[in-house]
Amino acid sequence: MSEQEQLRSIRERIDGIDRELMRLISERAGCAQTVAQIKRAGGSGDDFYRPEREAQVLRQVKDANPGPLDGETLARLFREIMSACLALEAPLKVAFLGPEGTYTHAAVLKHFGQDVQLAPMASLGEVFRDVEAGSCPYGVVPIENSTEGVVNHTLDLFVQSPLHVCGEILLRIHHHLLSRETTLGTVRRVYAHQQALAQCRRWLDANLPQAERVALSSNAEAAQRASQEAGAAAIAGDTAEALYDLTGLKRNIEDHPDNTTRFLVIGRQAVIPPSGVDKTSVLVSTSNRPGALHRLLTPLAHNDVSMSRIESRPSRCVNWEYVYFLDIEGHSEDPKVKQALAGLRQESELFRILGAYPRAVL
Ligand SMILES: O=C(O)C(=O)C[C@]1(C(=O)O)C=C[C@@H](O)C=C1
Repeated sequence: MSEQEQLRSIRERIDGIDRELMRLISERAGCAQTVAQIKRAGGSGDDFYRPEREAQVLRQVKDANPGPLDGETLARLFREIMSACLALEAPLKVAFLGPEGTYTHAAVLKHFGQDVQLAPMASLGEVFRDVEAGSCPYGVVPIENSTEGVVNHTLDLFVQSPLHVCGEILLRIHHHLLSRETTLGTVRRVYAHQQALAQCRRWLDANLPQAERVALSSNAEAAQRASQEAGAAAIAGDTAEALYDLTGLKRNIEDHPDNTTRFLVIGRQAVIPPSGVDKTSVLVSTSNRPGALHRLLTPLAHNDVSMSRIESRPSRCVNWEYVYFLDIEGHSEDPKVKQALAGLRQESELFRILGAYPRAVL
């Protein structure tokens, strides 16, 4: 068989598979419409998003993946199918720290898929307020970066807010040097968010030592400036590159190749039902006495519950008193976790379960 004949034959097979995929995806979308009718009849209101079910679907895809595509890639395709199915049930609007083109925007799309409705906000405080007021059922905020550490402003907002954590998103952060210029030699100024400047410090020292570094409130704003100014470049990611039509002068300039940011999905729903692989976040405070923190954490050890993170912040009520943010493995309804939380509650002055939610799948 000639090359042309071989290609024609395999493409006929691909066409047949595509028709079958189309039929199956449409059948799946029909099921989602039925799910919506059931939820509506059951009084679910208009919030049809189910984080625990989405995590289970994506985990099943990864576990059952027959190859040759890798599990992550296949799960991303199913992520988009579910996003389209949910949009058919009811559109989902998500508030996030804008403008469009930021890493938080990329995190929203990674977690909710392309069919989500975007509500970019000017500040973290506005994201919280918008979700509290019910304008958006969910919001996405950055919480920590593997190189730069915790986002204190987000933690402080949690202390004052009645909102809960409904999910987490892990995003590998790749920073690119974007510009209208075509060579590094003509770049005189670099715009970026202060965290991005810090995460690329070594690369900038080595490759653009003379260029002025200017911190702006977001990488997207930096990209916008670089698109308008001769001799300027921005540090930003793929989403901004596409949005502002800039050229990647140099890609992946982050000093640490595994640079990852963790984001939280915030919402008004107190506890998400268990998905099977979950985390629980708690806010606690204790008196400033010797051994207080040790006593506080003892119930976790006694119940064999792992803590994956602890952060402290000044309480802002009494000098030198602190509130602690704990992330623990497991769901607040798991018997072991439930018991550990009961012990923790007894030892703490302030105790709030911020949320129990599925561990990030993608
Ligand atoms: O199972 C549901 O509750 C659905 O609404 C269906 C579905 C899906 O497409 O699989 C869609 C949206 C939900 O967030 C979870 C899952």
